[in-house]
Amino acid sequence: MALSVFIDGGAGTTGLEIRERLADRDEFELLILDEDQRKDAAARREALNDADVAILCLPDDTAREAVALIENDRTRVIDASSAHRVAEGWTYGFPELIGTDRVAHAKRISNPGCYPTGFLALVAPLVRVGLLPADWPYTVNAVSGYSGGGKALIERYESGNAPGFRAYGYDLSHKHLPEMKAHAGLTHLVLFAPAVIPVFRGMIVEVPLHLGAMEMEPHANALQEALSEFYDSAPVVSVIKANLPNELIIEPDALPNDGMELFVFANKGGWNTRLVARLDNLGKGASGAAVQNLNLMAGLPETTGLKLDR
Ligand SMILES: NC(=O)C1=CN([C@@H]2O[C@H](COP(=O)(O)OP(=O)(O)OC[C@H]3O[C@@H](n4cnc5c(N)ncnc54)[C@H](OP(=O)(O)O)[C@@H]3O)[C@@H](O)[C@H]2O)C=CC1
Ligand SMILES: CC(=O)N[C@@H](CCC(=O)OP(=O)(O)O)C(=O)O
Repeated sequence: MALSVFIDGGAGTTGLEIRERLADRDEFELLILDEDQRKDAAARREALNDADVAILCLPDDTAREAVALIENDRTRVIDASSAHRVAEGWTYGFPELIGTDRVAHAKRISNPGCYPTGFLALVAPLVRVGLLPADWPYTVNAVSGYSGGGKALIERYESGNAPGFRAYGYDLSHKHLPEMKAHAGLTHLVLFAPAVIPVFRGMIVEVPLHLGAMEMEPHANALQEALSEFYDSAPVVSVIKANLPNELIIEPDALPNDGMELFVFANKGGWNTRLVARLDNLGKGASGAAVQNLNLMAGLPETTGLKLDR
């Protein structure tokens, strides 16, 4: 029997892409609220309680409110917002890092943020095996397509006044910091320098490292080997080992379709490295990740229906 899925916030950027990915899937029956009901609390309460799985694609406060509207023990939740990413009782929906089984059996899943997806994919496995120190002061440089900021940022960029390059986060308190620290097992918050470029989708997340300054002095080759081994059987994450490019481009044709590519660039001696993740903020960074988790919850292969024609 098909699982019923309600996407709360289904008219937003992340929600629409999830709907698109699920449109031809007969394993799922989508519950959709009409335009005049989609913000109506009573209609949402009913849909949230009717659904086998509710996917929340909402602002943080509204996502918390949605969870409170669920009054039964059956409805399982995938929350795409940042409301529950370090919250007690929630499973962090990053199957490659926590194991597909934990996602498959979870009742409350919090989807990773798009930037943390790139950062954690690079750093968490290396800290875990002791190749990178947990107490290092990590820096994260990143650029994102403007759809990463949802409808409001899309409107700003598509109104004809798009800034060419927009660096932000200068209050040094971006909402993704606790999530990066917690799920990489770090001692300190990272220094995060995000920016937006005038393309719709896609992102590059980079962690530059002076390996030679670390007490344990890991070699860049060892980092690449460890990442490669870690993701060996992961169908969504690839470690690029051969023919490393000298430039990375963000445009639809160059993006891994709902997957994520990891690179370990190094200087000749292997003591300076730039760990880099390239992904689609709306693919593995949000909607694709939600569908990957939904597949696992439904007992299906995690990659079913992930490909999206752009
Ligand atoms: N965009 C991205 O790349 C990523 C987004 N996320 C997270 O996913 C969540 C959704 O983001 P995104 O899709 O970008 O945001 P959008 O702003 O594009 O969409 C949010 C949707 O929620 C709707 N909404 C707001 N308030 C209510 C309410 N009270 N009841 C019902 N619906 C409501 C909005 O309605 P209306 O259409 O009327 O404005 C809109 O359709 C956010 O928490 C975001 O942080 C996570 C990772 C990446
Ligand atoms: C470009 C842009 O504005 N990006 C968003 C993050 C998008 C995302 O990952 O959403 P979550 O916050 O739910 O994780 C930002 O920096 O706030």
